[in-house]
Amino acid sequence: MSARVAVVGAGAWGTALANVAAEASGSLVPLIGRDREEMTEIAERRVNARRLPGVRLNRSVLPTDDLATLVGARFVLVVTPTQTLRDVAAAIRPHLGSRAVVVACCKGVERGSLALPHAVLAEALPGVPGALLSGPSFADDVARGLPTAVTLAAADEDVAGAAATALATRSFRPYRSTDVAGVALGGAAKNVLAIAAGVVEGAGLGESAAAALIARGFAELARLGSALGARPETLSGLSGLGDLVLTATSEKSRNFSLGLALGRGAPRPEKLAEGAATAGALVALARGHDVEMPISAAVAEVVDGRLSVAEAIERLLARPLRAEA
Ligand SMILES: NC(=O)C1=CN([C@@H]2O[C@H](COP(=O)(O)OP(=O)(O)OC[C@H]3O[C@@H](n4cnc5c(N)ncnc54)[C@H](O)[C@@H]3O)[C@@H](O)[C@H]2O)C=CC1
Ligand SMILES: O=C(CO)COP(=O)(O)O
Repeated sequence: MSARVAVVGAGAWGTALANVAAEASGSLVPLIGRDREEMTEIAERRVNARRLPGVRLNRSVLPTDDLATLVGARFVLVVTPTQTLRDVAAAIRPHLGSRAVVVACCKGVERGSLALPHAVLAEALPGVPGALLSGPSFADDVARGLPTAVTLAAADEDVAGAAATALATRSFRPYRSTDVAGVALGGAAKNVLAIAAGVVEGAGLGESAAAALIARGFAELARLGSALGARPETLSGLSGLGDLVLTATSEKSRNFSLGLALGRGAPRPEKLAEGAATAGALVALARGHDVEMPISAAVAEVVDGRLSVAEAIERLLARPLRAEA
């Protein structure tokens, strides 16, 4: 029997989503990783000890390194870093059935092309319906069954609705949307802004500065969103402001934690922080639309080592006074 949902990418988020999909569908969910040894170990121990420790896999999750197990799946979730999405899309292409919908679950902007995840999917998988899952959702919270609401976006509302239904459980609530660009932008930008929020905390700039960072960060996200034709209610919804508030205020966020280390002058954590790879691409995308993103630009320069944290703070505080909106 073919699976209704398959997950490609066995990191923290892929593992959590495989558990969700298994609970939602009650049927087999292949969880496909690229390292055979690691996937064998996960299959034997029923836990992804490296990426999502302490969380038992649902009995219907099938850990494997075999991409062919996704054949026939209606919804294929791609849960790898944004910078790998194009390659992974190409790798799954031969295995996709005629009714397959590919759901990108990453948050970022592709370097070089400056494409958001839905645009990468459209280019890499022409003719295959694409969708995007984003929103405030720590893998660990979701895996523990804590209440979570996310956005599932697709150009076709029926596709978004069907994918949302396929993943909904009592505690995991996907809201559907057709504003794919707005949802994609919110997820990408909030990771960059979360790094800035971590810097504010790490450098000891205080709670007032932390609130100002979220508000002014959201203002630059909204400026670019408007230029890209995103709906304001998407930007202030789960995948925009919702996810920004989560990741800009919690040390559980890997992006915030990177900022915290930079602000303290401590070594960078080794975990994935999508905002670091995305910052420069986000700013270049904004520049192409004549949109200024001063906070994101400072993050891009700090993570690339071109600007010190002290210089970044100095530069932002020296900006000319202007109208708030
Ligand atoms: N962890 C979380 O709480 C959440 C993460 N996300 C997003 O999900 C995406 C993945 O993040 P995580 O799973 O947390 O990261 P992770 O670092 O735990 O896992 C990433 C996984 O991708 C795999 N991978 C990397 N390059 C690959 C390639 N070329 N081909 C196949 N697999 C490859 C790695 O082996 C690893 O298993 C990111 O875009 C992140 O922003 C979204 C919501 C929540
Ligand atoms: O996207 C996330 C929560 O919505 C996870 O954030 P981090 O990638 O910063 O850990």
